[in-house]
Amino acid sequence: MAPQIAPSILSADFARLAEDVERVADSADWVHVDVMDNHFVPNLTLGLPVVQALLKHSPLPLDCHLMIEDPDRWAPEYAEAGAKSVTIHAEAAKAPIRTLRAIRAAGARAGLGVNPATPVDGFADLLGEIDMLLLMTVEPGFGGQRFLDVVLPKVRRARELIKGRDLPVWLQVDGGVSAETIERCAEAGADVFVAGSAVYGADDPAEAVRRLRGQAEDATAKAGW
Ligand SMILES: O=C(CO)[C@H](O)[C@H](O)COP(=O)(O)O
Ligand SMILES: [Fe+2]
Repeated sequence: MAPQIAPSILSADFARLAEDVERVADSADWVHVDVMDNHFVPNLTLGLPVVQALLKHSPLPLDCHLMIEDPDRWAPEYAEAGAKSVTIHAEAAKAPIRTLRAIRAAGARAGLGVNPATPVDGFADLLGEIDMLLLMTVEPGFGGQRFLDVVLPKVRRARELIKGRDLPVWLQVDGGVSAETIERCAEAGADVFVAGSAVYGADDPAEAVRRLRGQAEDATAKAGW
C-alpha cells in the first residue's frame, strides 16, 4: 500500500479543530484523533461528543486512537458515530476479539494498538481480526515526545508477520514521527504515519504533510516492501 499520512490533532488548536483539519484537507489521508481518559494514560483530551461534532465538519475520515481504560465499552460507539477507523489498545481491552468485531460490524476499520514495551508476536494470530496494527513509537499520553528507535525492530517484525500471512493489514507508527524519523519507519515497514507536532508545529502544515509523504514514498520504494 502507498504510504498514508495521518496528522494528529493532538498538536492542533483545540479551540479551532475544524479549521485546523481544513488546513490539511488536500494533503493528508486521515485525521488522527487521540482520545485520552487520564486513566490509561496520564492526560485527558476529548471524547465521543467532540468526535461527533468534528465528524460534521471534517472532509477527511477520522482515525480514532482510543487511549482509554475501557475500550470494550466505548470503541463501537465511535464506529457507530461515523469514525472510519477505531483503534483499541491491547493493554486495555478485556475482550479484544469481540470489540474488534464490533468495530468492523459498525462499518469501521478495526485497529489494535500496542505500547512500546508490549511485544507484538503474541498478536500474530489476531491479524485476521484487524485492519491496522498501531505501534506506539513513544509512550502514549503526550504529543511532541522524542521518537523511540528501540521500537524499530518490532516494526520490522510486525511487517514480516503481516507479509508472511498475506493479510491486508496496515502498519501504523505513532509518536515522534517527523522529517528526521519517518524514513526509518518506512524502511522498517510502516505504511501509515501519524504526525502531530511535525505537522501542526510547522508554519505550513499542508507542506509538512507533502514533505513527509515524499520521504515515506522514497524510503518505502528503496526498502522494497
Ligand atoms: O498517540 C499519541 C500520543 O499518545 C499521538 O498520536 C502522538 O504522540 C502524535 O504526536 P507527535 O507526532 O507530536 O508525537
Ligand atoms: Fe495517537
